[in-house]
Amino acid sequence: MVAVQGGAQVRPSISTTLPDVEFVPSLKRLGFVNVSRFYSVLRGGGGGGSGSVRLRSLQPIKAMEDSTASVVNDSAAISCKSIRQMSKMEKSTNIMWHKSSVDKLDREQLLQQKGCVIWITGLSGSGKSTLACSLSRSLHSRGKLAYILDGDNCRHGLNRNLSFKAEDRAENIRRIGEVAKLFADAGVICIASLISPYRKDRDACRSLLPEGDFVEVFMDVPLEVCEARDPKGLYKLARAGKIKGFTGIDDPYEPPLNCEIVLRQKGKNSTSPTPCDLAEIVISYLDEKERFLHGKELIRWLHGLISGWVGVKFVSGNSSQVSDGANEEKSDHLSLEYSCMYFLETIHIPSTIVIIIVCLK
Ligand SMILES: Nc1ncnc2c1ncn2[C@@H]1O[C@H](COP(=O)(O)OS(=O)(=O)O)[C@@H](OP(=O)(O)O)[C@H]1O
Ligand SMILES: Nc1ncnc2c1ncn2[C@@H]1O[C@H](COP(=O)(O)OP(=O)(O)O)[C@@H](O)[C@H]1O
Repeated sequence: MVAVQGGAQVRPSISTTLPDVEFVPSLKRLGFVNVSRFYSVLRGGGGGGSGSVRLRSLQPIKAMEDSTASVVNDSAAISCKSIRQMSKMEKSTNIMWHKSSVDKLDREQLLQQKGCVIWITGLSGSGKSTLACSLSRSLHSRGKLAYILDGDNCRHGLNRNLSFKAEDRAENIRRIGEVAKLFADAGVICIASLISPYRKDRDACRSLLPEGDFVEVFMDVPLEVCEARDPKGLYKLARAGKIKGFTGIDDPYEPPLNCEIVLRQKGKNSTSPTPCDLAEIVISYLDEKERFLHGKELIRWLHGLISGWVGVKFVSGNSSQVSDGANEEKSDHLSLEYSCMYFLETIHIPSTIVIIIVCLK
């Protein structure tokens, strides 16, 4: 019930004093991970990319700077990131990054997926929105949470005050990039589909995310094909001079030089893959990436858990499937055979750990 005080309505509120929050070390938190799923991914559930997909080398995920920022009880302590951020702010001053005790990894574990941004770029009519929808549908049917940020749609709200001048396009892209970053941080697979004609604007969005979390997909469809499709009649208007600064007609489009995936269609008469086929290519890339990431997390989890509990030291071994190469610490490489993982899939985790320890001894 809403109380009335001095004629004004006062919303009911709850006031409480919180006990000190205990921060659980991340390795312990990983105990909640669905290990059987990890194993199924390790076994090679992901299909390799094929056809016109160009895979960038799979990079290890670098923790976001804010996620590595030390968690301290003293609220006056400012991390390096905060200081750098404060100095970079253009108009806001005296602001600090506030870190939550529930972080990206927690949310990803809850959702059983990796938050990332799939950035679809290309001319108007190249099939960006169609691919975004198809991808979203395929991910949804696999139990993955995805959300589309479509250029056209965002211009109905968030970006309604922006035109198609270069600086407004840049601002449009910057805002969508920032929102996409938030979605990725929420653990969601964010599909951004917008023309984003300028390389530097796309690269700026990429730089907002940790390496590997930004997947750029180029709809490499010739202008003549897009123009022939012209579902909204905009090319016709642009050719007639009724729309000025239309991308591909009298405004530039800079194709990506080194993006993760190129979906190419040759010409008007060539048969184009269906949107479903295209979505599968993107998903195969994500599967591949996920396998890598989860494998690495599993190794870390096992290593931390076992060496922490019983002080067992592992010898460096052959774990190329999960190693990230040169920068990986030797101690992260376990000589456990993957067959051990069968136990993880079928037996309760603590019993599995005991079995592994007995085998090693
Ligand atoms: N001048 C001009 N140039 C290009 N496109 C135009 C223009 N005017 C309106 N439209 C319609 O706006 C859609 C593109 O919006 P975006 O936000 O994706 O553009 S951008 O990234 O800021 O360049 C685009 O949608 P898509 O066809 O889905 O790409 C067009 O329908
Ligand atoms: N893979 C495809 N093959 C053939 N036609 C397609 C394909 N993808 C999209 N289209 C068609 O092309 C047109 C433009 O697609 P759309 O997704 O709206 O492009 P964009 O968002 O890049 O402007 C639509 O009529 C759509 O049905």
